[in-house]
Amino acid sequence: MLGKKFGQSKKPVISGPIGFEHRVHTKFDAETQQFLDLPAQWVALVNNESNRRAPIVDPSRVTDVEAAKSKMIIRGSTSAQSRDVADFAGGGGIGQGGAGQARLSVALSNAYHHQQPRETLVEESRFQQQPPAKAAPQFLMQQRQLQNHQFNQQQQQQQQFVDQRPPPSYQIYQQQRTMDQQQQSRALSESQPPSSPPGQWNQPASSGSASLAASSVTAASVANRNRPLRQSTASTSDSNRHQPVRAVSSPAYRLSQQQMQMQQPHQFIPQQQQPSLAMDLAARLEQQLNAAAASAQAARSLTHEQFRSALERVVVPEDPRLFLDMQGFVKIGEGSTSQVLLTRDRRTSRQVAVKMMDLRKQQRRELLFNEVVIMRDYPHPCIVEMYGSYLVDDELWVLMEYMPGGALTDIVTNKNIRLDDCQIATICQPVLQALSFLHSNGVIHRDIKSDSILFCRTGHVKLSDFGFCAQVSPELPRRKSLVGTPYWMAPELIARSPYGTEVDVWSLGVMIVEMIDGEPPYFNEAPVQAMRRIRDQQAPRLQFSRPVPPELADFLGRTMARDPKQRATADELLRHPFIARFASPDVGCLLQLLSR
Ligand SMILES: Nc1ncnc2c1ncn2[C@@H]1O[C@H](COP(=O)(O)OP(=O)(O)OP(=O)(O)O)[C@@H](O)[C@H]1O
Repeated sequence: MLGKKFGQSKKPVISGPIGFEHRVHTKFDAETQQFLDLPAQWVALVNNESNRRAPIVDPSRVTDVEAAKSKMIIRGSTSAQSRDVADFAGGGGIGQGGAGQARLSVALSNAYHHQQPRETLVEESRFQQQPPAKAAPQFLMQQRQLQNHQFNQQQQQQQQFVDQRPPPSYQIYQQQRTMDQQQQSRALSESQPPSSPPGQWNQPASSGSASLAASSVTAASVANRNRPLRQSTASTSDSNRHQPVRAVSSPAYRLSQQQMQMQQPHQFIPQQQQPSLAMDLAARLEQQLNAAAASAQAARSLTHEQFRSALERVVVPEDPRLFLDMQGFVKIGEGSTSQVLLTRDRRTSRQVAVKMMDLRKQQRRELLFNEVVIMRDYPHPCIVEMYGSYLVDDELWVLMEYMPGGALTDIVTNKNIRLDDCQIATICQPVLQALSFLHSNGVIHRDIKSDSILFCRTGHVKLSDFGFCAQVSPELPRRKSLVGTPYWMAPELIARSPYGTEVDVWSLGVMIVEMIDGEPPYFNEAPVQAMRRIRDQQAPRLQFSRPVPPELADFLGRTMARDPKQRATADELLRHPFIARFASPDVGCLLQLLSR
């Protein structure tokens, strides 16, 4: 305009990019149908649906969301699958190993050591519908709307199923359970579990073995690394798959002073002074549940607000939005109960991973206590460090160490990468150290799989995802809940036998199979079928897509002994010749994995 005014018509000169740096070059391999050289955050998103294996919880112990009758919700599964997997739960688990135990959540039973088992069925409360969070960033709001829609659809599907179920009185519930058990025994009329010699690892059969066939990598299983239990939630992940990076670039988030003033003042209970506070609160919760069980009406009386205020007392009583860079959120992962975002803590300038869990969308909301307690109370160099947990509206936010190398799943499912013995041993060693530490403290992880192993920038690995932990103690030495991710579950857990820390060692064995073959045994089968095989057949034969040294074969045999008494402990495995010979102290061999 000025130019025109003064009779000049000079165009502005726009320079080319200055200081340009080509740091990321991604490709798509048409043959393998995979993206190559993606940054770790993108890998987590692009492969989200294909690489995630959703864990399940005992269907008898999910928190009722809409219908008090429902006992059959399985995380991320269709209702039909729910019913199938529910069969493994023996129709509810009540009365198995103590009725009280059966109704206790992990968090509750963490405080259960000195309690007597109850004989009363405790109906957990319904969630109460809450208004959407007020001060969330716009992209989170959009995601929530999408998720709410999908969640409601899922609930409707489940409701269609549960509507056919009888009313929730304890007697009728027991009758139903008996019927379910009869149906189950009819449906599972295959032969009883064979006895397998202790510690025997089945080497690959020459041909034709059923289990070998089951674990072979078929074209279908390669092309479609489906996670059947996540089918009903696939649409959420699908949308993510097509939008790999959700950087928040819009100025949508503006923390309203008004909204901040509306926040209720918290009861201050300094988190660091309360190592067992969550347990105490869990005990109180259990008391409430006991009291609630006194009458059928009261049994459903633990409201969302009551639960929220119990959780509020174990988290840090601050609003993390005041010190997190709310403009800089980038989604780096998604689990069946959470979204994980990367941002910066403005107080320390360090990057932090924020795991966000909606209280209203948990099947067993009591398990959220684990998310707060385990990483906080059991710090260890091989466990992802937690910086703090916060309640933000109706979400639990757990701030933790950012692990830029992503999950081991991203590596094992990459067909261009096959881990060698050194890499496998170097990954197993810190996982075993973490397990040894947890087990010595009576904590069972219950969801050991490649998804739970995260890489630091330095190549070190750490254990994460403690949402399914359970505590054992001299008073309560064994657990019975059906919790875990099907293909990784130990036979005794599926068989509903009382189990202990040995289940983690079995799952570690399955994770080693992932590292060798790219997927766990039976992965081309439906979860229920895989669970039957794990429960009823000898330890799965390994396809061994490459020759393995005798130390590794023996190591696997010690982890996947069907009899938990014959299974090695984490401590024993740390001293195993496979670790002694192959584990690299400087993790140099793992850095290669991250750079690919
Ligand atoms: N600290 C972290 N740093 C980097 N990425 C992370 C971190 N924590 C989690 N993630 C990513 O987010 C994903 C989901 O996290 P996580 O497994 O804890 O969620 P979840 O809801 O408990 O999952 P699951 O379905 O196994 O229960 C992980 O697989 C990983 O890719």
